[in-house]
Amino acid sequence: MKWNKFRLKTTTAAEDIVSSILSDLGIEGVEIEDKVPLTQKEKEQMFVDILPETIPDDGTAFINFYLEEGEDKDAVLAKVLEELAGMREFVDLGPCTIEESQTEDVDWVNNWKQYFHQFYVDDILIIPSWEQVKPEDEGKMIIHIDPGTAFGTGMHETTQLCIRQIKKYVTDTTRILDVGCGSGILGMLALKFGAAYAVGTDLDPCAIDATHENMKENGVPKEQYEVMIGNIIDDKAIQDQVGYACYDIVAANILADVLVMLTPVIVSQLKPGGIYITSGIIDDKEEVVKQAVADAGLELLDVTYQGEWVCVTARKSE
Ligand SMILES: C[S@@+](CC[C@H](N)C(=O)[O-])C[C@H]1O[C@@H](n2cnc3c(N)ncnc32)[C@H](O)[C@@H]1O
Repeated sequence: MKWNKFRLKTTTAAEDIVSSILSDLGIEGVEIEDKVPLTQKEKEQMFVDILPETIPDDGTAFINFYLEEGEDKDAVLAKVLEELAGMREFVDLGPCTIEESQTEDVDWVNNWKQYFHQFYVDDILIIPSWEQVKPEDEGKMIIHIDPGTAFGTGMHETTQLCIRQIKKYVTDTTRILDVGCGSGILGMLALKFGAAYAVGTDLDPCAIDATHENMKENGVPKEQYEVMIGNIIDDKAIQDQVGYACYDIVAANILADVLVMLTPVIVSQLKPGGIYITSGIIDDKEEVVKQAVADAGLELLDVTYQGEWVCVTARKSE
């Protein structure tokens, strides 16, 4: 299906007001284009560590909205312009010019799937849940993954670095905590490597749903893998729910800056002698995470690398 796309020029200060006018008129799913830098919180949530150089914010913003081809666009646009004109008497909304174009219907949520096909990480077959296992692979260690809109196909270097370290340290009595579980891939693989029990936490509700779906696909029972939503860094209720001094391994594949805040907290969740596996660390930030680990009194065990990414593994003293 084709859509009519409208690009409304306004100011960064008026973005919220214009979006809310459109929403009141029943126009949903607007896109905002501006040059306002991401906040630290936005960077953390988007798993962005190093941003490309951007041009300075000049105060200009564009609000894009879409109408289906069959909709009466003239009537909708007339209403939009009337509402904007009314509001402009009180607030500077910028030029409010509207450019029109046509666009194809693209399935943004599922489009990435064409780039995700089965692949190996060492001897582990990671396979999208919509692909078939080939007969010659049937005896292999296999994990079926559909991350949905969460992170964790297994293709990222940081996930692969964590997988290898988890495999190295897991035993058949291991209780593992995966902070930032995304698709649930690390906890589920830990169970496949023989771990006894896994807990995953994430801030993102999509990650919790994706992990539950992937558990079903992989036959992981709820009694073996518990998933919790919340921020263990500053939420005491989540810290209590996750439990103290009860994990043989804590894995955290998050950004370096988040690991710096997480590390002093997570020491309390680790058992004495427990292993802390961290990645999501771009090479420039290796020293920052090593320092956080040392400051928390953990002993550095391993530093491993893949591409420009780093994995730091440490141990809590007995
Ligand atoms: C890079 S993904 C890792 C996903 C998966 N564990 C993997 O290794 O592929 C990082 C995840 O951490 C989550 N996250 C970021 N900050 C967090 C925090 N403070 N507590 C829990 N999860 C967090 C994000 O929502 C995201 O799902």
